[in-house]
Amino acid sequence: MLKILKVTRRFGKKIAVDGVDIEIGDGQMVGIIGRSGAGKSTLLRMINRLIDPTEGAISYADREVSALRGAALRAWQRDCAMIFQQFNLVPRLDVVSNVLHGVLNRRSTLSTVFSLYPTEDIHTAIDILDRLGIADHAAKRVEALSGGQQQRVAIARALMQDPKVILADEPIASLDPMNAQIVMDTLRRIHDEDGRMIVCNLHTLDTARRYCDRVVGMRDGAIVFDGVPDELTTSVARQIYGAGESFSEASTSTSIEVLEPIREPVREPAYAV
Ligand SMILES: Nc1ncnc2c1ncn2[C@@H]1O[C@H](COP(=O)(O)OP(=O)(O)OP(=O)(O)O)[C@@H](O)[C@H]1O
Repeated sequence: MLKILKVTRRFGKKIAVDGVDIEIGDGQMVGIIGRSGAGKSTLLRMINRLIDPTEGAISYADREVSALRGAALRAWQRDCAMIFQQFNLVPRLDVVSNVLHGVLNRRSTLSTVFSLYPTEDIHTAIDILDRLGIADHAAKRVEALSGGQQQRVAIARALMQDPKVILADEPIASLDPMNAQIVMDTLRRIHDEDGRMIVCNLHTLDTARRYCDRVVGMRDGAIVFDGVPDELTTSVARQIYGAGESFSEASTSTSIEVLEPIREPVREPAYAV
């Protein structure tokens, strides 16, 4: 169980996250929605401890992660992997090396500087790439891949950490609808098959409804909605987005809904190869 207790984060006078109280059970897939600047990224970054709360506490499995330091903090950041909109990979390095970066802070500095990864880790990385349908690209430089493929490499790097929690900050915001679907299908499959908790910031309602069991709406740093996708009606969406009668769901759509479901395992669409 992840517990976020009265968490506030200020940047100077700006309150980015305002007294957020939320509990997320193990194995849930939660989507966080809200307009730009609502505080979604700040909340995720505090969970992973990329930044610290100004007030409040965050705990996981009854341990206060917001108080961890040193090796204990690094252990939490291994358990709580993060995926970003811009992938945060090393473009000139090959795919496998990028995935192996997921175990960087488990290995000695010397062995990582000289890329001395144990064979076991290399096999694990290839197996994960295979699971995500991109093992054929293992030896390529990351910069040669499409955005959707790069995001799957980032997911593979996260899985390399064998995390209990995966935090995804707008993972499909830079992708076209086809690649957005592949990436969201991948995250959902990881959730279903591995039972990992996934908390995903999304700027599109249709994606949150389609992929998440629970949707949390943020506005001005606070939680203004917390429910199942069916409760996320257009009028609720208007409140979350602070929009008037002219609010159109199409403006927050990725068009994933109109695509055919992709059968398992997730493979490349022909044009992206
Ligand atoms: N490092 C920072 N310094 C100053 N202000 C910040 C910083 N990070 C975030 N903010 C401010 O905090 C508020 C919340 O930002 P945040 O990025 O969490 O929102 P968001 O909902 O994730 O939006 P987006 O979808 O655009 O990323 C914004 O007003 C933002 O300008």
